[in-house]
Amino acid sequence: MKLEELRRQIDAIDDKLLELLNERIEVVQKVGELKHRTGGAIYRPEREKAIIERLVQQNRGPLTETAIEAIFLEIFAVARNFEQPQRVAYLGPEGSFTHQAAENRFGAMSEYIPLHSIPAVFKAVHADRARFAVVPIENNTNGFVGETLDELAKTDLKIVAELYMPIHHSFVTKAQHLHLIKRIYSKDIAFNQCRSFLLEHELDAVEYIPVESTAKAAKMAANDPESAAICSHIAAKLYHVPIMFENIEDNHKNKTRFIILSDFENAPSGADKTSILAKLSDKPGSLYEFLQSFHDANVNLKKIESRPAGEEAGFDYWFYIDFEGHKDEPHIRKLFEKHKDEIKYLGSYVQNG
Ligand SMILES: C=C(O[C@@H]1C=C(C(=O)O)C=C[C@H]1O)C(=O)O
Repeated sequence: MKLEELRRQIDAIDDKLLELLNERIEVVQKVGELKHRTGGAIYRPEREKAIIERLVQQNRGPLTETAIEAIFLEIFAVARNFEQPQRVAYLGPEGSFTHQAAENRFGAMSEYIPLHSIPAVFKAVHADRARFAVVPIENNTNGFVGETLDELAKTDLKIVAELYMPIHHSFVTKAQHLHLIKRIYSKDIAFNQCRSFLLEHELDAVEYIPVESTAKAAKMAANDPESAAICSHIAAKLYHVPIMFENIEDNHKNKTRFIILSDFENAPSGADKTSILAKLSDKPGSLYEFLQSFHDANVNLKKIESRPAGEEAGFDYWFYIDFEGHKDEPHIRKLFEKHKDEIKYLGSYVQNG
């Protein structure tokens, strides 16, 4: 078959897709009106998960599960903007890994507000300048992000979704050859994460200039042809700096977990995770006793991290805990009832990792 004929077939299919997508959006708009009247939340991750699961089940191929997920996540993100424009605050600057995570969930049509600090991102949602906050919470090489945990202790917002994203670094430069590079810009932890690459390419003798973010590093390298930057590929694209090497991190399994916060609570999806802060008193056995209740209720703990409470907190120290289940499931509800003076509930959301 000739190319023109194949392309005619594609055009005809696209016409049908467009019609169907418009039809879908019209129904979504009706859902939006309904939610408006009843005060329901626009973003419903558990419903989106159920749709993807159903489609993957009945899929005959050649589309893969990843392809279906990529296509439909973008459709959902666009759809939500037809219910109500979505404004998303994230830890910037533009081109940061958090930006990449936010775009993954809120797509190309949402409005994004890059902010310079984690407290500023929370504040934007508290002050109604954005409906959603996207911040990193932990990295498998560097551990928990202390500032995010501190904000969680103070906020009324709830975690409504989580996502794990592989963190790949690129080596970007406007220089023609490696030996012309005199300086490398990046964030301090990114230099650490790419140590073997820098040694192998004899870049250990050039000057390392730490800057606040890998996105800023890309911007600096864009204006300095004798330099390079270690940054994300989204930052390289944003500041038009050519990529010389990709995936230069020592640990290719480098992953960051991001959380999305908002002012509503999710309904159960059947495979949820719940996050809490446990404020425990400074006496022997208090953590032991607390965890014993989880064991007795047959609840699977996923993560626990201790954190010193601030001076003004009024208790001694606390633990951040993730476990399997949703707050509205009876056995979890009972746990919450038993420990209501010790638990600050942070959110139940679809488990992604
Ligand atoms: C349409 C809805 O709102 C949003 C958009 C969805 C969609 O496009 O299918 C699904 C869930 C929500 O995030 C809904 O809640 O059903």
